[in-house]
Amino acid sequence: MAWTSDFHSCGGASQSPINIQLSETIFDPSLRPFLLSGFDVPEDEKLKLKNNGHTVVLDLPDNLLIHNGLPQEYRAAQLHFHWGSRGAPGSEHSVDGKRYSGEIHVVHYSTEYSTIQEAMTQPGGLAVLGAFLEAGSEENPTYEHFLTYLPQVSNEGQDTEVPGFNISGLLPGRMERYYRYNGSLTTPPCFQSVNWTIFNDTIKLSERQISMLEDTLHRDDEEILQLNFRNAQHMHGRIILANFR
Ligand SMILES: NS(=O)(=O)c1c(F)c(F)c(SCCc2ccc(C(=O)O)cc2)c(F)c1NC1CCCCCCC1
Ligand SMILES: [Zn+2]
Repeated sequence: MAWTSDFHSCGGASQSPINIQLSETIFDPSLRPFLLSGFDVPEDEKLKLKNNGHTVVLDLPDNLLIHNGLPQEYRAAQLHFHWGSRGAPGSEHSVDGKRYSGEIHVVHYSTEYSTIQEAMTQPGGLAVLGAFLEAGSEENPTYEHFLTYLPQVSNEGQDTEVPGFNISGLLPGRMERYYRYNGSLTTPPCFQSVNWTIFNDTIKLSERQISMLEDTLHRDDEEILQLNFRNAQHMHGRIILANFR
């Protein structure tokens, strides 16, 4: 599928992901820490985990809200991941050319709109929180809440139910420091409606947990689902803000 001919937004001037060149970032102290509410989902609430052939998506209940770090209130819709292959990193964004092992995207839409379908066509309609995954020495207990279910969705189109857990535990421990820029969905239709936040702090998983993400999922049943990141897009004069020096 030629992305630009079929989806002309994909050839636009505000596309994502990007390489965050630290020397080009601009300090903006007005960008405040996030307030998350409703992210601690009780375990008797079941969340759908689906392999859609491009990534693994966890649908989120409609009472998860974020505020403060953003100009308006946004409602969480889903989260998904981008990863590499054994030994090759797979984050979508990069920092001074460094690509990380993986990246989580928590996708939200502005509460000005009643559906994500409506919001995603509007400027600022979406807010995606992104954070880098990297291998550390410890196992990440919160990631176990859904990684243990990956084998049940190993093939494209499969989905399963995951008991609720504290979704904020999938994000970095510290969320005060982040980069902010205006961009797009990194997959067709590539709508340029995303207010991007990329956290400075990374998420540490064990090597085994990173490998789970890299080695478990398949697309159309035989091809392994790996390296599902889009290449860095041109800035076309866009600026990247940082709320820390
Ligand atoms: N990084 S990102 O946020 O742009 C992104 C990707 F890079 C993605 F790769 C994806 S998955 C690819 C799009 C897709 C395909 C199939 C299905 C299905 O069968 O249910 C659903 C979606 C993906 F779902 C998303 N996020 C979605 C973009 C699709 C349209 C809006 C819905 C929420 C955000
Ligand atoms: Zn994504």
